[in-house]
Amino acid sequence: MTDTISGTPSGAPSPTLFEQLGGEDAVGAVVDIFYDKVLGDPDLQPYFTGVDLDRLKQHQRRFIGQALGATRPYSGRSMRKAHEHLAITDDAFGKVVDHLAGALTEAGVDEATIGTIAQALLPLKADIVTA
Ligand code: HEM
Repeated sequence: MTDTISGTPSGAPSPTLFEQLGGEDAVGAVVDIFYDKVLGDPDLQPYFTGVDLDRLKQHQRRFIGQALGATRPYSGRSMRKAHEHLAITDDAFGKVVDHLAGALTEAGVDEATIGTIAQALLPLKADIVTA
């Protein structure tokens, strides 16, 4: 018998998505690809004017890492506090999630896992979209 996410025999500890992806370095690479895509998108670029990208990437690594099951905690602002001044639209949210999926695809993550990650991010929309 195998469990559905990891394919490891039942009884053995399942690797987290974070471990399956390749840990901290792999997540860092995904975040770099992700921001290249976001900042290359003329519809999204204006949201990031004046933002300290190094700091943002650092937070995003922690945040995505934690969402994938890493043990190192995310200690940044809540999603509402981090985004409420930005008047983010539904459309912009969808595009950002698409770019994250694209970055994960480029990093070699399989479609089912990307679906799981996208599903995990969806509930955040209520806190992030304010326009
Ligand atoms: C998939 C959903 C998203 C997640 C998980 C996410 C996550 C984060 C995190 C962890 C931070 C750092 C918080 C901190 O500094 O304490 C942040 C900041 C930021 N996010 Fe998002 N975000 C998402 C969607 C979006 C969207 C859709 C946009 C714009 C279109 C956006 C634009 C920004 C900007 C501009 C900042 C920097 C704010 C500032 O420092 O003033 N985010 N986000």
